Amino acid sequence: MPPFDANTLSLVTAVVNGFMALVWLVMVRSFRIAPAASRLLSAAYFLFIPSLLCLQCQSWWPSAFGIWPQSFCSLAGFALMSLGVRRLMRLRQHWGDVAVITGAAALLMLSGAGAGPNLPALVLATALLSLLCARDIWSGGRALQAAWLTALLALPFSLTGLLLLARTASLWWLAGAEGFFMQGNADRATLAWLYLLMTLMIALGLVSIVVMRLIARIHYMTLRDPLTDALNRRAFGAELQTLQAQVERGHQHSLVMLDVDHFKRINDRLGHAAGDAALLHLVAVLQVNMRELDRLGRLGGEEFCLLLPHTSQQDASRVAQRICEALRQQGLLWQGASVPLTASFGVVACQPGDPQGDSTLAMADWLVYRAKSAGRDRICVADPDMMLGRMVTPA
Ligand SMILES: Nc1nc2c(ncn2[C@@H]2O[C@H](COP(=O)(O)OP(=O)(O)OP(=O)(O)O)[C@@H](O)[C@H]2O)c(=O)[nH]1
Repeated sequence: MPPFDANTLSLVTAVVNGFMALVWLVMVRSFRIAPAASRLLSAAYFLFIPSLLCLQCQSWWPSAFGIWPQSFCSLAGFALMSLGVRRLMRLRQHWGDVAVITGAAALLMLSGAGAGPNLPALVLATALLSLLCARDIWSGGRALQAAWLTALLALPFSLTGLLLLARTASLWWLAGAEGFFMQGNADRATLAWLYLLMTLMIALGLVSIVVMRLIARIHYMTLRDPLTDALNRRAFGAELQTLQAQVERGHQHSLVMLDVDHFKRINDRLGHAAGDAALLHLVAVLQVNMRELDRLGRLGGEEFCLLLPHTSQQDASRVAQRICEALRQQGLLWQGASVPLTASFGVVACQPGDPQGDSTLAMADWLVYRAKSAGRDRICVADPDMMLGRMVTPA
């Protein structure tokens, strides 16, 4: 028996599938990475194993079963893999198309009942399911990484789909094609090689998608405040620097800094959880009053800053007034009671000749301090002529 006949290669592919089933199981159990997708993919890989060990297994069960069990395992495995990939790519979890393809294939397979399952129907269904996976990776991956990388990740599924489409055609139109995944003649060995190669490429592609998701998540976390999801100080500084560079080219941008009034009292009287809820409430109010292109940063404790691109200081002052009034009207709801929540604001236009934005931030900080000193719950707007703050107290 030659060392790499179709049976040996199928066995190797089955081992690879077994290994991948365990890898996805570990992802769920130990790391809790993409648990729903990992569960589906693990189940899919487990189902592929009997479909690859068909010759060996067939001797274990009554001959009346023929190759039915492995055919259905293969079909179910591909269906679960399609759903798993969709989940992994965070696409809307509709399953109608997968159910239609799988159901139609199952019916067609049964139509060949006398002579065993209708193999072309099975291979066509797996081809279509592979192409669905490629499409899902393409549409879900573009948000995560560059188009060429997404295309590379979708490639194994596209190739598998095309290979299986070609195989369907050969099964339908060429004679003597039964027993596709087994037996050891040269053609079948070539197919088994291709199948092993595709299995390895798909496994590598799927693991790469998880790794990329993790990298994207870590990158996101390095830029965000974990409690409120606002930009952290470093990320906010980078955004501010970009706008400061534009100020040098004549653009007009503004900044609204705010600090919650008597925040310590909320913490002391109602507890730290209430303090956290107050910060989340504040961010919710801010987000309602922000535009899509505005940026919100948490500079520390209960101090936040809004970057308002292409906004004059006067318009920024109106935004601050809107937020100040909204906060006053919507206190924090905590354990059924309304807790008053106000803030003091500083409004300033981004200053030229300040590439890092340090002077602009220092000015805003000083304006907030002035608003606090003047009694809190008010807005202090920079006055460029007097280099002083002009106090605004919304009615
Ligand atoms: N719950 C909660 N508290 C925080 C967080 N970050 C900072 N703090 C608390 O916020 C409080 C801020 O208190 P202060 O700086 O005295 O300010 P304040 O009480 O708002 O007083 P004024 O600013 O003068 O109105 C401190 O007690 C911090 O421990 C947080 O993420 N969650």
